[in-house]
Amino acid sequence: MSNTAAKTASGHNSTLPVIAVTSGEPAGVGPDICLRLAQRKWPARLVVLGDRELLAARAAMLGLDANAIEIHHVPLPKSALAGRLDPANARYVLDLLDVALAGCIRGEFAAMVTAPVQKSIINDAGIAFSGHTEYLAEHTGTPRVVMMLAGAGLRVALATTHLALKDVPAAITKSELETTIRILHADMRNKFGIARPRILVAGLNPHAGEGGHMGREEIEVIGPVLDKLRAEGMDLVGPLPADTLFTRNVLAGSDAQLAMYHDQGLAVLKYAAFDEGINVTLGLPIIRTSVDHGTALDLAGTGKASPTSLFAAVDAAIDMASRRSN
Ligand SMILES: NC(=O)c1ccc[n+]([C@@H]2O[C@H](COP(=O)([O-])OP(=O)(O)OC[C@H]3O[C@@H](n4cnc5c(N)ncnc54)[C@H](O)[C@@H]3O)[C@@H](O)[C@H]2O)c1
Ligand SMILES: N[C@H](C(=O)O)[C@H](O)COP(=O)(O)O
Repeated sequence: MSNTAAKTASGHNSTLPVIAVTSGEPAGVGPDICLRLAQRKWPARLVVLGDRELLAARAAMLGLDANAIEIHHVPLPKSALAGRLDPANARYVLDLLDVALAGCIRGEFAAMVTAPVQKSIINDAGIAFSGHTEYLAEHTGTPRVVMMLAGAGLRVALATTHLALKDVPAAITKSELETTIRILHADMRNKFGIARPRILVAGLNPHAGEGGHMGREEIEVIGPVLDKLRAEGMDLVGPLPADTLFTRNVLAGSDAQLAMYHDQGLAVLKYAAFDEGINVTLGLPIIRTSVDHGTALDLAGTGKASPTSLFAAVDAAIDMASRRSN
């Protein structure tokens, strides 16, 4: 099966891209929001990866019909209860990713879209895991990828992702930062169709280091990398004080914003766009998008979880897949 050629014998439209949607942590809201994909007509064939009984049980709780979505059955080792994490099901969450990734690499899926996982329970089960981003990089043999969340007109990429705040300064080296900006720049063109992206780059320290009086990373690391890449023709602005980078006047005309660490950028993005935000992994050989929220264990099975971020992530994956196939 090609990523646009479904089995016509089973009634699928053979010209639509096939998108894998992993339903994520079984105790979280992932199954709930995946069931809600049936609310919309999509210009794609969506295949939800998950345990058939789990999805049927969650659908019953929510008054929905699990038969309204296409399910690729991946078995749970143990039945899952909404809101109740169980390390016995941690491997299942990774199985979903492995099936989706293998399908993308074989060309059966045009893209994968991920519902949220609970990083802590995977680690509690004895499997080192810091996020989809890092997992997919490792499992595709990609040395460096970039996490970017987008919504409300912002595209916020991160120079560092899931690591302790105390480890951030050492992780921002000239070579890592240069690679990050190159990936961001290339994928703004390839995945978003922006010919000459203008990228704002945040400093690390308050007031971008205040001329070296509040930290020297801007002078010793960030500034020289920007100068080098500007000399190649990239449109880069910074290092800018992060507290005002996201004000309207500074943002005007920019295509993406690079934050130095997770919460420097994502607090702003989630404030501005929590209902519509998406997460994209740049630099991967496959297309992967995701929701901008977590497992929301408090909402699983209640019907209160909004599916709109998942809808936006699916829309974005379909767009990127169509750009790639053109
Ligand atoms: N893409 C992902 O896999 C992803 C993304 C973010 C967080 N996480 C993980 O999720 C777990 C819980 O994280 P958290 O508590 O920091 O964030 P969270 O996003 O799960 O919850 C934060 C708040 O937002 C609400 N919320 C979340 N999703 C919602 C939705 N769809 N509709 C309405 N309200 C929603 C929750 O009820 C909660 O009040 C952690 O393990 C974290 O690592 C995973
Ligand atoms: N940093 C993301 C966020 O806050 O939304 C989230 O943890 C998901 O990351 P992965 O896509 O790497 O799982």
